[in-house]
Amino acid sequence: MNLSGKSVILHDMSLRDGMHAKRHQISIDEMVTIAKGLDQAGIPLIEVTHGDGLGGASVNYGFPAHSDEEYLSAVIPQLKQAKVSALLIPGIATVDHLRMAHDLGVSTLRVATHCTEADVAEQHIGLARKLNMDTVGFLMMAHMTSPETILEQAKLMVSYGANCVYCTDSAGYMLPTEVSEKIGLLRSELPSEIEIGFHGHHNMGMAIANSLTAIEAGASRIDGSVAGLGAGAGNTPLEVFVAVLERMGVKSGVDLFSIMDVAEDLVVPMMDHAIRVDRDALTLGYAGVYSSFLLFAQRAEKKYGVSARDILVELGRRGTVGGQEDMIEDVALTLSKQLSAN
Ligand SMILES: C[C@H](O)CC(=O)C(=O)O
Ligand SMILES: [Mn+2]
Repeated sequence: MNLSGKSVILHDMSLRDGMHAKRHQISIDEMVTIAKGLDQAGIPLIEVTHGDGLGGASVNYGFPAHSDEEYLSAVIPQLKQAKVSALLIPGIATVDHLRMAHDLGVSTLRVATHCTEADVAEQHIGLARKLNMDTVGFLMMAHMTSPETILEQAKLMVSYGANCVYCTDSAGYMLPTEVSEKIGLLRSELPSEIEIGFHGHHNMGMAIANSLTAIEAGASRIDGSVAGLGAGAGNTPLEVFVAVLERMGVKSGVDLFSIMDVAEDLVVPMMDHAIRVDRDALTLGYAGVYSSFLLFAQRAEKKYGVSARDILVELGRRGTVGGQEDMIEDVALTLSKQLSAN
């Protein structure tokens, strides 16, 4: 693969996707310290909110240590060059959340929907565009549908006003051929001024390879997390990715040793558990399950005495998607009844 001479925008997920791995309990102090470290290292874009985006604080998704307003207003004024993005899932967040984020200085809004439900994003994408924000459509669980459907859904997001569309491997299920087909089709069919992004999870150990493949196929924005802090086995580990990009001659503008230090000195010490491809995280990828279901399944394992792996396999078989967190207990209860009947 020859990527020499290409440029890429790296988008940090540690303080948003990483919230899943921390049960949304990152302190303000940790947020600000890590964000400042990322800023100094040259990361151009940092996402900050509850793991499930603006307005995620709820019984279904989990209550965070602080509100989105508190995190955003603590982080944004401290940054010298980096801009801040917020994720928004229509139905969880309202237009009032969007306006609040914009008023606090969020410059990029990423409107996330299931990969076949882009039509629910019209209002939020339209408003973000009207507010002159960098407006991104984020198609989640993209392994669950064909390249043609991803393209059709991306076109809808572009028609609402998105200037960038993401193919999101929420389950860490994809292999490079699939990434290449999906990103390649988006790149060849969408207008050249529309950027393409890729968001990977490392559940099958493929996040670096998939992110490189995405660049080769035409993506210009790549998401990742320092030390991989993110749901499941985490996101594309940024310090590793920066080193690989440097070896391949791809420009990211990020200083390798500084980002390594952020990973090692700031992020690893605040992890609640090692973010790695362990048995349960691997099952997410293998079975095609939404990465943020991991800790829910592990809690259900403790409560119902059914293995998290069995729960995740069944969730994959049923084709569950983000927003169906309530199904996790339901599946655990069913499996535990089956166990005691045998
Ligand atoms: C709300 C999800 O965590 C968004 C995301 O990061 C993904 O689908 O992956
Ligand atoms: Mn994610």
